[in-house]
Amino acid sequence: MFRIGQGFDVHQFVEGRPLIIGGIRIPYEKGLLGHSDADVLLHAVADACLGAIGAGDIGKHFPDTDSQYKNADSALLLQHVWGLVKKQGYELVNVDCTIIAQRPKMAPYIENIKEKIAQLLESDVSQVNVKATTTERLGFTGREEGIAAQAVVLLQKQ
Ligand SMILES: Nc1ccn([C@@H]2O[C@H](COP(=O)(O)O)[C@@H](O)[C@H]2O)c(=O)n1
Ligand SMILES: C[C@@]1(CO)OP(=O)(O)OP(=O)(O)OC[C@H]1O
Repeated sequence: MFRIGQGFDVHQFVEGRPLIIGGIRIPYEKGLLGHSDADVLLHAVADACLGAIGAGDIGKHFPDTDSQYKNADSALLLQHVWGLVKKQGYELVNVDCTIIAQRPKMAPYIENIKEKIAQLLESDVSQVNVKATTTERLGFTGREEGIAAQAVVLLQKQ
């Protein structure tokens, strides 16, 4: 039995916060605004996992009105979501992600991000793909107002 899920998230740039994408701290002049650490990529992966098992979204599981998630490490949120996936008896086939950012250049960090996601999903790095694209200076990402991320997850139950 296969199940597929997709996730999409956006966070706005702000001064004075660290930039954390895919669980990796990326040296940059701005960070992302959010109730949690605003890890836009791990949020998209978590939503894709929740979508695949028909379990809603991260806002339902980790409300942004709950102070326990203030500045939360999104890696811990994704670990919790992965626990729900495992509880339903699924394992990862593969996950494919896209970071949509005019800047910073993500290429130097992609391997580390893949390894982190593989670790969080208790899978091999060969099951994880992470891409980045600009939007050719168009739209809110092109104006460097924020970063968006998308993820598609395929799960399998033997
Ligand atoms: N933030 C980004 C955006 C893109 N890349 C890499 O550059 C390639 C070309 O991007 P285009 O938007 O011009 O297609 C892209 O395929 C990525 O490899 C990046 O590292 N960081
Ligand atoms: C992760 C949560 C919870 O801290 O907060 P944010 O960091 O604001 O992220 P978002 O993607 O807007 O939605 C889920 C939230 O409930």
